[in-house]
Amino acid sequence: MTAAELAVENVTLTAGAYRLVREVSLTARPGEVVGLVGPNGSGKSSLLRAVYRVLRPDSGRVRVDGADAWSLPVRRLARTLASVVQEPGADFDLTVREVVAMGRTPHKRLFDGDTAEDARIIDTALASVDATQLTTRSFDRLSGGERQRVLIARALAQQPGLLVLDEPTNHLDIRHQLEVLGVLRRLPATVLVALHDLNLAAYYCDRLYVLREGEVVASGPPAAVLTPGLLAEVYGVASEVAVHPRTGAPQVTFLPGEPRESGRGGATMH
Ligand SMILES: Nc1ncnc2c1ncn2[C@@H]1O[C@H](COP(=O)(O)OP(=O)(O)OP(=O)(O)O)[C@@H](O)[C@H]1O
Repeated sequence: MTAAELAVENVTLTAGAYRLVREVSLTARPGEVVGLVGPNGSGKSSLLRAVYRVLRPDSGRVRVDGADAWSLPVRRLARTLASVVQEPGADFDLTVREVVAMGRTPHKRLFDGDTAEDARIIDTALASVDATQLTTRSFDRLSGGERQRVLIARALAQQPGLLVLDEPTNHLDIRHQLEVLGVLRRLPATVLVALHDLNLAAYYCDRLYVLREGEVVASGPPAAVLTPGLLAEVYGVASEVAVHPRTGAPQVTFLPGEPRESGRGGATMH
């Protein structure tokens, strides 16, 4: 699968009378890792749900390689797009390997068995999230972090051109957070990922979009977006941002107390 192009064009989402997301546009070029950040309730999950086709936009379009994601046959979209989401999934009475094997479904016909190539892809996916030792375990009895890694492995087994993830580091210990984000970084896929940890977002993402109250308020490379001014405005926190001498990525240190006014730096403002 080659990396896909994502274009979200002026998407507005509502739930009853409540507006979740207003006129949001966002792009991810093939192979880019694009981060979605913003406070609780700012609309990140809602926007991702419109991309992985759970929440239909009231207006606007989601395009994957130019095609309207909401008009494609579901199976056709599943061959390109995989998601790792926070929805409370169905209780799988399945082994870990069976759950990961589900990732191969969009590429097969009904009643096709697993080929040697499928088995290799499943093994590789399990190994890349350090879950090889969980293979025969019951999915239902895993810890939160183990479960999360297995769901990521299932998405990897799908070999998507576009991978959409909602807080994939949720429940993961620090080593597994770094490993998983490193895997996403190296994938031959386009990645759209909602993250709360701004330092991880700064290190692993090519570009960030910042949401506040359902609108994009800034976008650009992490160093342009993550400024004390923006963090004060969007999160209401005081911070210092330095370039880490070893990684070259911006590193945010949060400071106790009220933020003081300062400029917003060089991000694209919306
Ligand atoms: N069905 C609904 N009806 C009314 N409000 C809703 C509905 N679904 C979501 N919301 C509200 O819409 C807002 C956006 O929610 P969303 O889950 O997209 O935010 P988020 O940025 O992902 O937040 P978090 O960081 O907490 O995961 C929140 O205020 C949420 O309470």
